[in-house]
Amino acid sequence: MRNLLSFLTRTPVVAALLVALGVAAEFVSGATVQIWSFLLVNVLLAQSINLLTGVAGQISLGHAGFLGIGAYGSALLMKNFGLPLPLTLLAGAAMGAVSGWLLSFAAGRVREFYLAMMTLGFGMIFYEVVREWTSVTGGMMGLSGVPSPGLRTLTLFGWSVGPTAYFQIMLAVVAGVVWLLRNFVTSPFGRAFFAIHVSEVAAGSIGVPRARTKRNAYMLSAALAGLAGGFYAHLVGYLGPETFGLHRSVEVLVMAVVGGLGTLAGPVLGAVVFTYLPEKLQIFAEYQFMVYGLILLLSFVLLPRGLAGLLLPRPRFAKDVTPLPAAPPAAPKPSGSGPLLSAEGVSISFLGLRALDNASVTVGVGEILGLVGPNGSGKSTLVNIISGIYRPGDGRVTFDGAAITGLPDHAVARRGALRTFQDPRLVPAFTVRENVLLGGHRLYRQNPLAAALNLPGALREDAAMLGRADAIIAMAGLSHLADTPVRDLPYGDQRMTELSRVILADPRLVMLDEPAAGLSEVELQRLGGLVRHLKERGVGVILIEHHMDFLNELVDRVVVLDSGRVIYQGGMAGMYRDPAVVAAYLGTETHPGEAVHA
Ligand SMILES: Nc1ncnc2c1ncn2[C@@H]1O[C@H](COP(=O)(O)OP(=O)(O)OP(=O)(O)O)[C@@H](O)[C@H]1O
Repeated sequence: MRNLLSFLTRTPVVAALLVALGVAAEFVSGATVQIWSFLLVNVLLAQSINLLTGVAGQISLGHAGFLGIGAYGSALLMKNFGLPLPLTLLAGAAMGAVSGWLLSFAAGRVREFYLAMMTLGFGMIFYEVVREWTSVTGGMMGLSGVPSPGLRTLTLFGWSVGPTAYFQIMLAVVAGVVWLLRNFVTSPFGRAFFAIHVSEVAAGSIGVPRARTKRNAYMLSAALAGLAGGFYAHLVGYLGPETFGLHRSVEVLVMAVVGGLGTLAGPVLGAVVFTYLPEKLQIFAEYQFMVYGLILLLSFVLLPRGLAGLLLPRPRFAKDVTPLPAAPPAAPKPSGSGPLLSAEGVSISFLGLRALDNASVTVGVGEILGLVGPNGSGKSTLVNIISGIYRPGDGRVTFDGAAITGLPDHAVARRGALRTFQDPRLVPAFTVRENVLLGGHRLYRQNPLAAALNLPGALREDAAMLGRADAIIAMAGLSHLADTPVRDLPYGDQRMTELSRVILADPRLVMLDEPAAGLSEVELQRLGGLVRHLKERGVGVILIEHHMDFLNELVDRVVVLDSGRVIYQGGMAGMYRDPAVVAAYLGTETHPGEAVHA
């Protein structure tokens, strides 16, 4: 079954099936064409919510609002101003996009429960506006007389468009939209949506701007819903507010969830089920809603990844291109006059706790700096400040000759200062290779349109990035796991994947937060090899670590923090003899070469 379905989802097979469906519409009954047309509206809607919720992780309980904006917009423009179908459909999508963009300013600031409430509020406001704005929308009486193929009142370039032709037009447009979506989702822009979904902090750390990315997700998703609305308006020829109530928003969401969020086939499967199910359930007469509810409950429990997760192979999150051979590593960048990174007099407090107190560190080009100290001494906080996650209360951070104090994390990453986290922050459903590709985000030059159209330049860039990613994966010893989703991997491999992601970004400074924790001896050696590779390329490295053996072999210098203050700077050997360090961190029993478990 799975083999058959995976064969059916191949591009040439899908194209042949679509052509067959378009031709078949000529030979089936009017009722069948009608239900196929509703199915296509549902496919668009389910794809729309999947992009926002399944891909970008932003829940929406007001999607019927975007559908309605497109529907009324398209209907009114044709009915009142006589605009042609292509223009009204485009205008419906554009109106959806603008409303999604506007909503994102408020919705982009909140998460989860609050986001659900806010989008619910948007849907309710839209519903009330339609009900009350009688002069434009017809209020509760509805808007009738919308040019429609069923009434033979819809024309296109002077030709009367009947139900079958309308279905064929919709089929071509929906197929085109899904093709564009597939290309987009497997591009760096689509992967950025997934990154935001899983961890906004991790997304920021590779240079993905969270606010702009969420805005784009809302805008694109609402444009698709608006387009679905335009098609719907002409399909039925009548619009009433009840179509755009809360139940519709919930139905759209459920459709995508049951089909399988985060995949492109899922929404199609969900749309098929939810177009046909209500009709089939009519045999249960007055019990049909109970049966409907039961099916939903069962599918949520039994199909956590939806129908697509059950029936189809794992989706890909990168384009199917042949990797170009990776160019040899770039020559070390020339060093400027000053250090690569300098943090001077940095202080920060949390609710009165002084986590950093006038701390200063520098890192030179190609220098590996160990950052050590007891738990809670401020090491991660310092890296959080340098990488733009926290804004310091006092002090100044300079990177590559420019002040970066207070810059947001994605801007710092885009300049080439990248980091890893104590707990690896990866996209669990992505393979090792797809996670590593995320690191290239700051380097891509293609634009979203080129990515969605699979233009040759964009594909070439993808192939070059894939070649580089594979070379780094090989260096990290992960080649045999490149196609394994990281959620199935042990901790050590996840850490190496995260570090490989950072290396792909071609960084100038890398901050590693306890990278050796939980690694085996072999993995430690590989990690050491990667850090040395960075040094050879002139990259500055900050290494937070408790593993003294590991540090001994690698670092040029150490900085020791205690209670937010720098208590030692210099070589490792001197650190062991420093009374302040011994008292605060190492303890009298510790000898060079021993791990410190602070
Ligand atoms: N966002 C925050 N809110 C409140 N307190 C914080 C925050 N971030 C850090 N702290 C506090 O600042 C102090 C320094 O924490 P930090 O994580 O930088 O220490 P660390 O040296 O990295 O420790 P570890 O080795 O355990 O990772 C701790 O007391 C911590 O509880």
